[in-house]
Amino acid sequence: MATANKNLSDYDKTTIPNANKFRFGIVVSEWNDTITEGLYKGAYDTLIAHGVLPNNIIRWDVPGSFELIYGSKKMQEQMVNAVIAIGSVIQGETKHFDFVCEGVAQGIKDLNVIHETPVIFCVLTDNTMQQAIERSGGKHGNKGTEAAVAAIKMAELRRNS
Ligand SMILES: Nc1c(NC[C@H](O)[C@H](O)[C@H](O)CO)[nH]c(=O)[nH]c1=O
Ligand SMILES: CC(=O)[C@@H](O)COP(=O)(O)O
Repeated sequence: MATANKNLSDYDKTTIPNANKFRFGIVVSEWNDTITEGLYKGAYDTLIAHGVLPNNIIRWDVPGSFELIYGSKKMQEQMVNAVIAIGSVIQGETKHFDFVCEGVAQGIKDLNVIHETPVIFCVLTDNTMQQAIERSGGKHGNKGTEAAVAAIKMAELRRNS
C-alpha cells in the first residue's frame, strides 16, 4: 500500500506497550536536515507520548545517510533497547541516489541480522524534496512517528523473546 493511502502517523495507540522501561538511541543524518529534524521530532514526541523518559533517549548526528550504518552499529553497543536510524535521501542528477539508498538499506538490514539490538529504518528515499516534506510531518504524516512505534514494538518483542 502506498504511503498516499496510509498516513504514516496513523496507528492504534491501544496496541503500544508502556515504554517507560525502555532506552532508545536515535542516529540522525545531517544531509537534508530540514527533513531529518522533522523526522526526529516525530520520533522523539512519539517516544515521549508512550512513556519514554527524556534521559532515556540518546541522540547522535552523522554526516549523511550512508554514515547511519556505522553510527547505528556504535549505538547498538550502548545500553539501548532499540535504535532508530533517521535519514533523507533525495534523487539528484546521477545514480548516486541508488547506491546510497541500497547501501543504507542493506547495511541496516545487516545490523539487525548480526547484532541483538533492533535498528529501525527511518530513511526517506524520495524523488523530490516535496515528497520528503509530505512524509516528515506533512500531508502523508511523519515517518519518524511510524519509526518510534516500530522501535517500541521491537523493544518489547526483544524483551519477551
Ligand atoms: N545525496 C545524499 C547523501 N549523500 C551523502 C552520503 O550519505 C554520504 O554521507 C557520503 O557519500 C559520504 O560517505 N546523503 C543523504 O543522507 N541524503 C542525500 O540526499
Ligand atoms: C542521493 C545523492 O547522493 C544525490 O542527491 C547527489 O546528487 P547528484 O546525483 O546530483 O550528485
